[in-house]
Order: sequence, then C-alpha cells, then structure tokens
Amino acid sequence: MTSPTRVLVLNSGSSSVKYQLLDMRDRSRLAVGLVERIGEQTSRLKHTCVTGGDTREQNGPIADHDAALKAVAQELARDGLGLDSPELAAIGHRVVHGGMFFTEPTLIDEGVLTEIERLIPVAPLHNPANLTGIRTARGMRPDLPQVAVFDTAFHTTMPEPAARYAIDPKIADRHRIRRYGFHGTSHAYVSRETARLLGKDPSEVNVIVLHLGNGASASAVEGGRCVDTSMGLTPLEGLVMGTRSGDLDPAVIFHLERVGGMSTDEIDTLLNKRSGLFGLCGDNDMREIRRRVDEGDEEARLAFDIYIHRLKKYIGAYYAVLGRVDAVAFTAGVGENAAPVREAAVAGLEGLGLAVDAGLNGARGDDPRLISPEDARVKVAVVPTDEELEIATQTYALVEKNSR
Ligand SMILES: Nc1ncnc2c1ncn2[C@@H]1O[C@H](COP(=O)(O)OP(=O)(O)O)[C@@H](O)[C@H]1O
Ligand SMILES: CC(=O)OP(=O)(O)O
Ligand SMILES: [Mg+2]
Repeated sequence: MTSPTRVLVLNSGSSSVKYQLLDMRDRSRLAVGLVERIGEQTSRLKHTCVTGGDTREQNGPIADHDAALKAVAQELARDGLGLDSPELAAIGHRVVHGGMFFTEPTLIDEGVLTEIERLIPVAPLHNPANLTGIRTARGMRPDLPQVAVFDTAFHTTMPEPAARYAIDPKIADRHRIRRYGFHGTSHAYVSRETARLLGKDPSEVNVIVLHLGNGASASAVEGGRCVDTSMGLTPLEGLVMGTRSGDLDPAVIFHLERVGGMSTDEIDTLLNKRSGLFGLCGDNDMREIRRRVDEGDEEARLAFDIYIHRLKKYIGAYYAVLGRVDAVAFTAGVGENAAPVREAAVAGLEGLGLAVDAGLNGARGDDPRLISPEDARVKVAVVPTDEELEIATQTYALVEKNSR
C-alpha cells in the first residue's frame, strides 16, 4: 500500500476554527473552511469542497470548539473526505504559545499537552482553543500522528537583547517572562516567499514583515532568521490591532487599578478585547473604518491615524535593527487587501528608500507582487500568507522523517 499523503490542518482561534485538508503530493487543497462566532447564537460554518467545487453554509449556534470540530468532521465526511480516511497521514495543529520549550514542530503526546496547558496563563485567548482542537481530533483518530506547529517557534532565534525585558533577570526567569513573539508561521512563510519574489535565497535578504490581521505583528528577519518581533510575553504587545491596544506605558495598568478602580481581569479584558481599532472607534474591521474615513468620520480617521503611526514607528525601528533592508512585506487580511494602509504606512519614508507606486498598490491580485517603483532601493511587496499550508508542510515533513 502507498503511504497516505493527506494532512488536515486545524487553526483554532479564540472564537473560530479555520481548517484545510491538503494533498501533500502537489500541496493542493481538497477542502477548506471556517467556523466563526463559536459560543454565540449566530455561529456559522462555511465549508468548501475544492475538488467538487461545492460550498455549503450552516448557520445556528455551535456551543464550543469540540462541537465545532465535530461539525467540521461531518462536513468533510459528506464529501467523502472524512477523518476515517486511510489517506490521511496526519493532523497539524496551530498552537499559539510554545514558550521556550518548543522550537520545532512537535509530535503530540500527553507530555506535550501538559506543557501547552501550562502556558495558558500567557495565551489565555488562544491556547485553550488549541488544546480543545487537539483533544477532539485525537479522540476521533487516536491512531494518527498529530503535530503541533507553534506560533512562537520562528522567533526563538531572537538574540537576548531583543528577547529580554529590562527587569530583574531573576524575577524574569522565575516567571519565564521574556519576549516570545507570535504569528511565527506566517512570518517564516512570508519572509521566505518575499525572498523568492526577489529571486534570491532567504539567507541573502533582510525583510521587515508586517502581518496585519485581526491580531497584528511586525518582525525583522535577517537572512531568514527572526531577530526581532513586536509581540512579547503575550500577543498584546506591539502594533495597534483589531481589539488589542498594543504598546502602552505599563503604568496605565496601575493607574486604572488605583485611580480607575478596575480589577486586573477587567483591565485584561479592556486591553485585549475592547481596545485597538474597536476601542478607538467602535469598529475593528478595516473595511468599515476606511468607509467611515471616506465619509469624513473624525473618530474613524483618528483610529486609522493611530494605527498607521504605530506601524510606521515599527518600520523605522526594524530598519534600525536590520541596518540594511531589502524589502518590506505586507500580509494577512489588512496587509493584503487595504491599499490605503500600505500607502499611509510608507508615506514620508522616501529618505529610507521606501515608496509605493500608486497604480501597483491599487491593483488587486492573489499572488505575491511588488508595489514599489521599479528603481526603488527597498522593495515593498504584498505577499499573501498561508499559515495552513506552512503548518501542513511542517507537519508532513515531520511525519515523513519519522516514518523513514
Ligand atoms: N478588503 C479589505 N480591506 C480592508 N481590510 C480587510 C479587507 N478584507 C479583510 N480585511 C481585514 O482583515 C481582517 C482579518 O484578517 P485575517 O488575517 O483574516 O485575521 P485573523 O486571522 O486574525 O482572523 C479583518 O478584520 C478586516 O479588517
Ligand atoms: C497570536 C495572535 O494574535 O493570533 P491571531 O491573530 O490569530 O489572534
Ligand atoms: Mg490570522
């Protein structure tokens, strides 16, 4: 019998599950889908069977991640792509926080689950959902290799001066406080694809990657290795995000506690779920914010300007960290689609050799592309991310290696 070649990838977020079933012989997608608003009355499952060219939607409450995954398994089974298929080689899971322990894709066993569980306090929105995804999938196929691919892994190459906070190292080490960084699968994939777009080997190029989704982070990648990134101990540090504040003076927290009378949990919720673009103007979707800006809405304008100001600061900071920059790559939902964000982020940075060509920036496309003028010293690129493909590739490589 030939060995199985399919990999199912599960990317469980705090209230969503994204999934893809791929055939690793040609890295083609057989099925893709998304379950959104898990835990609400208005949950939605959208499933596309790529091979059959068929898309189905289910609306109605899905209580938790366990129920979500069971619904996904049913949809796959309807297309003859069920989890019981002998062609399935492995299941790859996105795990957001791997601490210092996990620097590579890892075959999941009880010990690995315990470690992921131990990291919940530093990824409270993400690791519990990842764990449920893993447990449910293991329940359905206990015989199958299940692989964890960590958001933090790509950033473990960060040098100590970038990874450390300026606090007493004894306290930091006791509580494992350091800068871990997230979205690593995306930063790894996009920095490599950017090198390919430039026709170079990743070891030859320095890239600033701007991953702008609902969560957002920047990274400085030197010759294929991450040397700095904007998220820290948790995914709260750094850029302004959909609902997260990003950087702020830590004393804001003491002030809210002492003067504002808020509890630690209330402040946590405020900064993670009710800040960022949403906190500033009531919307976290960049499309809606741009629509309001175009209509002259001042609140949306200020939110947009704060978002851009922070982004520009990080471009400048990572330029300094890298010394020489070959390209700046925009990716994820906002980075790939919002031309006004890209234009505003590099506006005024001509002195650093950065500019976008209005025509190229405004054109749409699904493939990696350059949007800087032809003679630009530093290239600006739009490089669609594919965390699921990267997770599948890493998962399959590990399973293949273990079977040899
Ligand atoms: N055409 C568009 N223009 C501007 N922003 C967009 C567009 N399409 C998607 N987005 C933004 O992308 C965000 C989601 O990005 P995504 O990378 O899918 O995030 P996540 O993986 O964190 O859920 C949305 O919140 C929305 O603001
Ligand atoms: C780590 C993180 O912020 O992930 P997401 O963007 O999926 O919320
Ligand atoms: Mg994402």
